Amino acid sequence: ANPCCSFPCQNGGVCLTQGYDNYICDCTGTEFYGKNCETPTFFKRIKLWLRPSSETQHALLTNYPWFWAVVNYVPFLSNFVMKKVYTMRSAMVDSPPTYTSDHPYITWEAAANLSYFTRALPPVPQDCPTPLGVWGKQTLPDAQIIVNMFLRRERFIPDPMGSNALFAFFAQHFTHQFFKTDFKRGPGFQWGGHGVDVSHVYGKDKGVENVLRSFNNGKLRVQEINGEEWPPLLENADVPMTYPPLVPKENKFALGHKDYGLLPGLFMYATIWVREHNRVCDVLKGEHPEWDDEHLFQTAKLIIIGETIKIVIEDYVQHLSNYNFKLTFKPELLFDVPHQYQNRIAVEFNHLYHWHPLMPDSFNISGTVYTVKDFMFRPDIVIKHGMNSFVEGMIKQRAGRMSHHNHHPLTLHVAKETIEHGRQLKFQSLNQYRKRFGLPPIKSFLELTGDETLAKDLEELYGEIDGLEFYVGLLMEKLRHKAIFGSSLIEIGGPFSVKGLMSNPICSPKYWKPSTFGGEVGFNIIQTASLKKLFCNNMKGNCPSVSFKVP
Ligand code: HEM
Ligand SMILES: CC(=O)ONC(=O)c1ccccc1O
Repeated sequence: ANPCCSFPCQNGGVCLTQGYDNYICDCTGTEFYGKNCETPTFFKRIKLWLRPSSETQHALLTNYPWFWAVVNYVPFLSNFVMKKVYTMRSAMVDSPPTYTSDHPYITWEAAANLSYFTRALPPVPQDCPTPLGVWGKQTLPDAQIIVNMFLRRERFIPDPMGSNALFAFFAQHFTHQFFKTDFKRGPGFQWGGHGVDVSHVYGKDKGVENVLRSFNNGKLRVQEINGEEWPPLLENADVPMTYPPLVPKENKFALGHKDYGLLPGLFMYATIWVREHNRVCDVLKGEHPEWDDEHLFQTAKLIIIGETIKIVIEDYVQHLSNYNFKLTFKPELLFDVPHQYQNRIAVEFNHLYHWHPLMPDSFNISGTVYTVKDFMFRPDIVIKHGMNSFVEGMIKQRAGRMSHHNHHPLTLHVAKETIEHGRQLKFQSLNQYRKRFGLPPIKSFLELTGDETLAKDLEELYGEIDGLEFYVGLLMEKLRHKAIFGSSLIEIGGPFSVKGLMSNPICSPKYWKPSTFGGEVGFNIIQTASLKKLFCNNMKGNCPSVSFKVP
């Protein structure tokens, strides 16, 4: 069989077959040498000895609050640590991208064909003894059995970190601007823009954007209902939207993303961002009465991108990382290091972000209880209760603990699909991904789960820990202390997330300056943006205590 099936080359070495029975490892640039790139150079040995393990780093960052209070307070220290977070996380992501799901070797396709998701690890070669190369069983266990045995929630277990539904819907709303699988072509293909392009607010292309725009003072179209501003109805704004046939026309809204009619949580964020865009236009118009609609629109859009990245880093990632270290959005920290301002979305990032277990079984909005089923395609729930009450309900509703999907057949179906897509795309094992992202391989199913019964069941199905597949491994891993996820999900998600945020063009030296955003006023909107202001600047009356944690 193909001698590269056992992935003999360590530490990022590239396996090249030499005839049918031999291989060589290309250790170029790995700072390792030897047949399998297993021996560190002298300097690498020192660096490895000095660097604390990932577990230690996480423990340091989530403890010692007084230490971090000082670091957060002293700009020189805070900037030093933040620059480390940017550079260490970004260094884990290949840029330009190297692999597609169709080629376990570097191709021009991987660099130039944007319709592919990229791959952090090449697919397992077709001609290998087992699906994961040489480890595990000849056939992987039936995905539906995995879902029934491990992913179905017996009872609701809240996220131990107190995450709420506002957090869960933020994750879904934010990530669906760049997780856009082109299912018609297959799970390895996508139709998105590979980054924070706010296409979920403005539409997937110019055609949709021109329908959503009012062409008046830079603003997006809105309609007034019950004294509040909402997106226009689909019958008045013809954009591609996915609604099942029975949805009444007064419940079909025209949004930037065709699937955002699916849940009121998505509709809430879609509405808030439209309101924020129009608010920014008013501010810009005040600063620049001389500007036309196009100038106001384009500059407001850049400010919305900036606000998005600011809120994702300083509110959203801050919450999910649970760091005591205060994360900051400071593109200038990267101006003196080599940094590629380009990003390509990896399909592993997509799979890793299937956080359906966060969804609770029901939502309580001002005393009315809605199940997930009640919530489907019901944007009118937000309008009926009003934005304030709906947001209040999202803040108070606990999100689910990861790995326990709610009963909803649709999310369980999605979990099965994700497992099957990982197999179709020949994902390597969880342990191969852990090594790829600087984590030690897990040695046993008990170490993975921290639970004897789970470990035994998984061992029976998968045979050996090196034969455990990516998505199932991510979900079955015990949560890290004081964290929402297991170490694999955090340490693999982190690099994709930080690279995706900091490689945005607005972070590059030629963009990141006041004039790009209409002057100090616009630049300041980005630099003072927060989740709380996003909501409270766009709601009438008393603003709820906005947070990603239940009160
Ligand atoms: C009850 C709420 C939800 C329902 C009913 C739902 C349903 C779905 C469906 C039907 C798909 C398409 C999957 C396929 O066709 O294979 C999907 C994809 C996905 N969902 Fe959810 N979802 C929910 C909440 C969430 C949340 C809270 C997240 C958090 C991040 C999330 C993340 C994703 C991701 C990343 C994808 C892949 C998107 C793509 O690649 O096109 N979902 N979901
Ligand atoms: C500092 C840092 O990397 O935080 N990010 C993460 O851990 C992270 C993990 C998974 C998904 C999204 C993320 O943003």
